[in-house]
Amino acid sequence: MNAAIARLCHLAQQPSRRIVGLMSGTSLDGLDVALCRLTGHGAATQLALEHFATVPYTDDVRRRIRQVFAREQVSLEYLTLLNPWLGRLHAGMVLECLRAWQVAPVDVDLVASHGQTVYHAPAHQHQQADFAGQNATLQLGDGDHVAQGTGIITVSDFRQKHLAAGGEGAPLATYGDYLLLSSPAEARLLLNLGGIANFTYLPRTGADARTAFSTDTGPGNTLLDATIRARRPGLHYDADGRLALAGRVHPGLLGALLDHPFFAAALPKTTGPELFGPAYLAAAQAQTGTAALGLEDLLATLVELSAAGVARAVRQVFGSARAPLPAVYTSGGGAHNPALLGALRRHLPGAAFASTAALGVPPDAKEAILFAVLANEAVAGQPVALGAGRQRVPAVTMGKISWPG
Ligand SMILES: Nc1ncnc2c1ncn2[C@@H]1O[C@H](COP(=O)(O)OP(=O)(O)OP(=O)(O)O)[C@@H](O)[C@H]1O
Ligand SMILES: CC(=O)N[C@H]1[C@@H]2OC[C@@H](O2)[C@@H](O)[C@@H]1O[C@H](C)C(=O)O
Repeated sequence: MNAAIARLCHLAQQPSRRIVGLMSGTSLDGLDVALCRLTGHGAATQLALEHFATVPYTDDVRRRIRQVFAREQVSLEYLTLLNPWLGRLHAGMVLECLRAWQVAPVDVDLVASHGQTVYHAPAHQHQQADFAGQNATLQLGDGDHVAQGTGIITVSDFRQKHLAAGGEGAPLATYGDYLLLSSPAEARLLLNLGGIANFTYLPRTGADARTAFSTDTGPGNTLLDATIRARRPGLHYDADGRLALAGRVHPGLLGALLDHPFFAAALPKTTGPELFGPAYLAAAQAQTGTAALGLEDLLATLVELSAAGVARAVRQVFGSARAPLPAVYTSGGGAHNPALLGALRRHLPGAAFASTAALGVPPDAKEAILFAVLANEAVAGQPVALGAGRQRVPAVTMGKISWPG
C-alpha cells in the first residue's frame, strides 16, 4: 500500500487531528492560517484553536491575482502560471507560520487549503449560452504544490464536489457552522461580513436542526474596498468606516443598486465581485446621475446597500420586520466596521448582535477554521444532510487529497 494512504487511514482512526486551515477570500487582504486541534468528527467535533495569523499579501501578490480576479477575459498563460505559483506561495506562508509558532511540520496531520477564488460563475450570474444552467467556480493554488511545499498531506479544492452534487460551490460555511456552532439553547444567525456577505441559519439543535443552511446576501465590503482603491490610491479599505460615517445615504442611488434581481432571488444563492463590481456601481450611478457623488456619501450609500442586502435575505427566512430574530453572531473583516454594524442594527431592529468570539471562535479566524473542519470530515467523517432537502445544499464531504512525495 502507498505509505501516504496508510497514513491517511491511520489519521482517520485517531481520536483527534491537528489541521492547518487556510482561507484567502475575495478581499485579497492575505492568507488566513488557523492551526486547529479537531477532536472527533460530525456532530461530536470539538475545536481547540492553537494558533491563528493572517499573513498579509504584498502589493505584488495582490497585483498578480488581480490580473485574473473576477475578470471575464484574461491571459490563459498567466492563469496557468498563477495556479502553481499560488500553491507554492501558500505553502511558504504555512511554513512561515509554523516556524513562528515553533510547530514542526511533521507534527501537523493535514493542511486544509481553500485556495484563491478567481472566478465564481453560478448559473444565474454568467451569460454563457453554451453552459446555460451550469454552476461553476474556480480556485487557484493547486493542492499538490501545497503538499509538496509543506511536506504535509493536503486537502484542497473543496468547492468542486459541492458543484458536482448540485450546489453552487458555495457557501460551504453551512457544514462547519452546523457541526461546530449549533446549540440546543438557541437558534443562531452566523453573519460573515467579508467581501461578500453571507449568513448561516442554525435552528436550535433538535428536531429541526437539519433545516440549517447558508446563503450569500450580496456585497459586504467588496464595493466599499473597490471605491476606496479607485478614489484613494494606496488605501485598501475605509478604516473603522470613518469616511462612510461622515457621509449621507443617497436614496436614489441606493434604490437603483437594490433594483437588481439578485436581491429578490430565492435562498440559498451565491454571488461575487463578478456581479457586484465597478460596472454594476457605474451603471447605477449613470442611471441616477450620481457619478459625481462625493466619496463620503458614496461610501455611506454602499454601507447601506450591504446592510439592506443582509436584511432582505434575513426577512426572506423570518418574515416581516416585526418577526423575532435569532441571535446574530458576526465575523469577517466587516465586523470591524462600525458604519456597517450600525446600519445592520437599524435594518434588523430587535436582533441581539455579538461577535462569534462569544462562541469561542475568533471572528477573523472563522473561515479558515471551517475549512479545517471540512478536511476533518473528508478524512474521518460522513456526509451530513442539511438544508431540509434544499436543492443547493448537497449532502457530501468535500476536498481532494494530495500527498507529498
Ligand atoms: N477596521 C476595519 N474597518 C473597516 N473595514 C474593515 C476593518 N477591518 C477589516 N475591514 C474590512 O474587511 C475586509 C476583509 O474582510 P475579510 O478578510 O473577512 O474578507 P474575505 O475573507 O477576503 O472575504 P470573503 O468572506 O468574501 O471571502 C477588508 O478589505 C475591509 O473592507
Ligand atoms: C466562491 C467563493 O469563494 N465564495 C466565498 C465568498 O466569500 C464569502 C462568500 O463569497 C461565500 O460564498 C464564499 O466563502 C465562504 C467561506 C463559504 O463558502 O461559505
